[in-house]
Amino acid sequence: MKVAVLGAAGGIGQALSLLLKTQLPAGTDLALYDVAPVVPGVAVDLSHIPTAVSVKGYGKDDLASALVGSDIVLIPAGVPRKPGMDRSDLFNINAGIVANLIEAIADNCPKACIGIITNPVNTTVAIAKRVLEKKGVYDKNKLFGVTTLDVIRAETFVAEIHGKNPAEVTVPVIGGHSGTTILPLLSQTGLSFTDEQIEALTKRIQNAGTEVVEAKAGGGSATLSMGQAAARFCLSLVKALQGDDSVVECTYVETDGADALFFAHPVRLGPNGIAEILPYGELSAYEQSAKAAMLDGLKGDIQTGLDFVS
Ligand SMILES: NC(=O)C1=CN([C@@H]2O[C@H](COP(=O)(O)OP(=O)(O)OC[C@H]3O[C@@H](n4cnc5c(N)ncnc54)[C@H](O)[C@@H]3O)[C@@H](O)[C@H]2O)C=CC1
Ligand SMILES: O=C([O-])CC(=O)C(=O)O
Repeated sequence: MKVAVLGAAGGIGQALSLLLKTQLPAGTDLALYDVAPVVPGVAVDLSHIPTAVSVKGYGKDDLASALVGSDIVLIPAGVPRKPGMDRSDLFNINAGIVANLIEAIADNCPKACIGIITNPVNTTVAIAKRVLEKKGVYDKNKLFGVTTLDVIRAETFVAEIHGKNPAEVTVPVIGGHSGTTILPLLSQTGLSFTDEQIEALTKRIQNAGTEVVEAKAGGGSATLSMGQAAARFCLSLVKALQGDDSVVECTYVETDGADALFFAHPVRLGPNGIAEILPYGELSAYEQSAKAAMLDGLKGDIQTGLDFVS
């Protein structure tokens, strides 16, 4: 098994790479790529941790070597938000970065599962689809927008107000990864909430990224919690690729288009990526109207990505 992290020297990349170095199964190769010159040093640093995961750093001219043979490629490369910005404000810089990295994936490891972290996720995943299609290697079962951070936040905040251990709380989060497109299904937690709690919790989960951006006051966005979220997603994918057919994660994937072309669902993972996109089940009246209200925005975000690659 080989896992590549593109953007590995950044805030998310370093946290994620540390978690993968300590938690990937023995025998895994971890390839760390970044355009920042510190990346070989990050790899050397991690290589001193005594686990049976080999780590190698690849500088800006070594993308192909980083990717060859990869089973999973995670992409946290790109710029983060500053206070006052929306995720869509990152499009101008990050769209091109993602498109170039995906081209290299198509050329060097076209069968890899790809997890896109770079914002705006609603749009960058659609860019990846089009680039892979142009290269003739698109497999919709292997392209994922990583929305796990919304899930772990929802689990944390719900556990907080119910005085529970977060490990015992499950909250599906569907839709996209920006503002109101993030739709936590509090009705499916098996816990009860007042209408006011539902309203407040839903808003908090939707705005949690901004909560971090503002708290970091110009120093970037969520990196440590995102590192944890991406590690959880990657480790789930590794388990599934290795034959465990019971792994389910919510993730932003290409669907039949009933809601939007890309939509986060609970997904059962398998040896080839997506084994099955699971229905998200019955929604409460609140969730139904929240979904109806955000779909046009999400579809617009997706179209922007599709149009970017002509
Ligand atoms: N999906 C999600 O839930 C979340 C997504 N994000 C997004 O993740 C991205 C990264 O965030 P941070 O790690 O905080 O940023 P950062 O600035 O700390 O790190 C980004 C890294 O990407 C590298 N990079 C830039 N262009 C590259 C290229 N062409 N190839 C390889 N590496 C390249 C930079 O050198 C840097 O090391 C941002 O777009 C941010 O909005 C952040 C939090 C959550
Ligand atoms: O808010 C941001 O810009 C970063 C992000 O996606 C998140 O923390 O959910």
